[in-house]
Amino acid sequence: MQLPLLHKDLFSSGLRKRSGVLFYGPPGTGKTLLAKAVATECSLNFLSVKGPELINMYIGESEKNVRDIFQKARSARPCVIFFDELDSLAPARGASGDSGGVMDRVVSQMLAEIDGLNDSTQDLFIIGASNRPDLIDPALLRPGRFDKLLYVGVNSEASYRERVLKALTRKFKLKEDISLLSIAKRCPPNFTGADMYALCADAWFHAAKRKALASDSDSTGSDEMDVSIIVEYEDFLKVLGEISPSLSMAELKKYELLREQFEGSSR
Ligand SMILES: Nc1ncnc2c1ncn2[C@@H]1O[C@H](COP(=O)(O)OP(=O)(O)OP(=O)(O)O)[C@@H](O)[C@H]1O
Repeated sequence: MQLPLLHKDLFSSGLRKRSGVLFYGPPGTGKTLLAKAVATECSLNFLSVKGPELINMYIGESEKNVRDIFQKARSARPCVIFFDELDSLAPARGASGDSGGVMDRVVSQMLAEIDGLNDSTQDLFIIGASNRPDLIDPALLRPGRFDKLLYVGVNSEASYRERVLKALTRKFKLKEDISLLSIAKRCPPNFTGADMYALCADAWFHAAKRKALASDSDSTGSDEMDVSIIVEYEDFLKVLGEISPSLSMAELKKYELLREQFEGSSR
């Protein structure tokens, strides 16, 4: 995305001018976060749409919604349209089982709009996200459409988890001696980014509760109350003992198999 933006002159010629990216993998691994980060990094407006939001029971409305979203994006250029849950918006044609063929028409409309982008400007991009890329209409994954597939999964390396914890707790007041690395090492291997977020939020809440209880039982009668909440190692330990990963090891394995299937098909 960055190259055509920086070198418009170079990229205005040539055969295929663009490709869309599809982030796929288990839920809660940061696909949406990554899409937003790409938009911010490239200074692009970010237009996010969840697949099911565009589907409407009235005839012709769903296709119109698709047209409208591309129109909105064109007037917000430079822009990236982020299609979350792309599989529910563009399931393989003929397989969706809806009697009126709404989904088939939505897929056709999507294809027409995406192909239309190739003939127009350089500064409109598409990113999709899906937990089930195997359900997406294959025509959408062809060259010039969502043809770059990127697996966003779970990284259980402690040093990686430490960096995620650092980012998620950057606004916290942590006790000086706290070791985020040792918390990272205690996270279950199937902990997703969203689980790490829940861990940090709950640890903070635990610390806040401790502070509130301590101030309730403070009988010194002092008006000067220290309101700062300091999150300690034990707060994290307590939460780690209580929460369970949102994804089972078996589910994670299924996603890894899906990854092998897609990477093996040389996309
Ligand atoms: N790698 C990460 N680093 C920091 N936070 C993360 C990471 N991954 C996920 N999170 C946290 O989890 C939340 C949910 O992530 P996000 O919505 O991006 O996941 P997703 O893969 O798009 O999930 P879904 O498939 O359910 O839409 C984020 O808002 C963020 O707080």
